[in-house]
Amino acid sequence: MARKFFVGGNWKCNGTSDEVKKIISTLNAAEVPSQDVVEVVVSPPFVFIPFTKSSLRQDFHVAAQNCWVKKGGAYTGEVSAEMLVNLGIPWVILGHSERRLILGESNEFVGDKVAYALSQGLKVIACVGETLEQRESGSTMEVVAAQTKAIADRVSDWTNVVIAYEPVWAIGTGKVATPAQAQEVHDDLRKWLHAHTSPDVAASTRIIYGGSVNGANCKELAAKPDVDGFLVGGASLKPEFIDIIKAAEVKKNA
Ligand SMILES: O=C(CO)COP(=O)(O)O
Repeated sequence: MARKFFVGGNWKCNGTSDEVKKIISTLNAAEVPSQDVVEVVVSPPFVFIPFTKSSLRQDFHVAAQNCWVKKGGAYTGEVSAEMLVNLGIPWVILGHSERRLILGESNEFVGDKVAYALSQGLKVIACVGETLEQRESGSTMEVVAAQTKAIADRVSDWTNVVIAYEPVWAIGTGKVATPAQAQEVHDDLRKWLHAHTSPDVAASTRIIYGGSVNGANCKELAAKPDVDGFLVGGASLKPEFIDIIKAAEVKKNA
């Protein structure tokens, strides 16, 4: 089954209203491959979501960077999945390593969040990835499998899930995984899905790469058979995000 190329821009905790306006006007003016070729999602901080949704071109979609693990209520500072649905926000990023490592979100907590968000009708970009220490000790796949298992234990329909493989050592460091390193983990993840979910889920679920992706390295990464797109941090705040979206053409011509 063909997996449509997917490019997400994770703005993280960045931006002023003027900067957000500027990014959106650059995106709106860009010539990019059609929606049949690439699915584009941008993920602003919560406070900029309504503005982004109302001013962003219609062929790009909006993702939140997080949501609460269950129905909203007395959870100060949280934003619920229902609220995102209410605003017409289709996507949410869950389990980003910055939340796992800085805010202490466990595999199980992330799995619960993914299941709840899906149950409310959101589509989920679920992030997994190992630290440098884990890679150097040879446990990359063990770590990534445990993170994915916590999701698979709670989710049976993977239609609305995109997995983002984001090695922690590559995030914001300028130290991108080589295309071979990314391909190896994506292939292992797909094999894991084949064995633990179903051959269909393994074949159809998009596995995107994140970690120091930029306009210069995206094409080589995109050329790898199991790299189905990108989750981009720093470069998604810059005009080169458009070049990264255009890397979808590599796949089309593959
Ligand atoms: O964490 C990331 C996207 O979610 C990647 O960040 P950078 O592209 O800044 O390395």
